[in-house]
Amino acid sequence: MSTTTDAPRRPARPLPWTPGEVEHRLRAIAAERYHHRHPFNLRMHDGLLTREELRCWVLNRFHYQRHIPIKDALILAKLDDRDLRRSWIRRIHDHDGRDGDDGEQGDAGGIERWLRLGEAAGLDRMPLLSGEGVLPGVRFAVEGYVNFCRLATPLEAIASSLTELFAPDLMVTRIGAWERHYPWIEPEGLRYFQVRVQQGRRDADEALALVHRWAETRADQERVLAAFTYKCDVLWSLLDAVEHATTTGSADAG
Ligand SMILES: O=C(O)c1cc(C(=O)O)c2c(n1)C(=O)C(=O)c1cc(C(=O)O)[nH]c1-2
Repeated sequence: MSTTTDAPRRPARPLPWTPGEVEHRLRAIAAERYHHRHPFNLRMHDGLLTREELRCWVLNRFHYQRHIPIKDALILAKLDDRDLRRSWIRRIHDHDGRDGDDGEQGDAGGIERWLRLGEAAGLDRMPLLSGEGVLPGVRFAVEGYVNFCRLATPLEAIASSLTELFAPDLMVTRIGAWERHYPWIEPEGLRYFQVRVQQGRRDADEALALVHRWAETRADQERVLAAFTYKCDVLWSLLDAVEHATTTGSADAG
């Protein structure tokens, strides 16, 4: 009779993926779920939106825009490293704007640029600022994203911003489509996207480097992918609400 007892073996923990494998997986998720594939965006790029439909998008997307600095402030409060906070706070300034120092010119910020985009598309800033007419589905999606960043770990909250890896290319497509198909929008309105392309690339690179540094285990990496998937779904749901409202005539913009 054997005197040794075989201790139950724990299943071997899967090895972490390499950074390249994590990125490959992010790209695979985006290829299926990022909102560049959403029917509303496809209609926009093909020049098939009416003025009312485009205005509906501008008004509803403003609800997302104005909450970005709020979610970044929630992320900022989770960062216990001074250098990281110094870097992350830039995102709030990018949207809220900043005063110029010593005679240098300040920056009106992305929220102001979005309000000008609204004006270029024939929407007064007051309806945008009032929040009236924002669709319930858009409110839910944006609230979901803000609350996700409020409650998640810093790694997950930062991972959820990684959709910005894909936003700059989409904005370049959008700028071209708007110039081609919607010449009634004053060109100044495109400024939001023109500025955001560079900012988005820089922000995505920063977030990706942090994710690679912090996601040390396979379990961490899976949480990164889940956070990223969730964020894709936020953006998709926002457009679902806009698409539904525009195709059923329940939109109320301008
Ligand atoms: O127009 C777009 O398609 C688009 C997408 C995204 C994105 O993928 O999250 C952002 C933006 N725009 C954007 O303008 C922006 O400021 C922004 C911030 C963030 C974020 O999660 O921190 N995403 C995005």
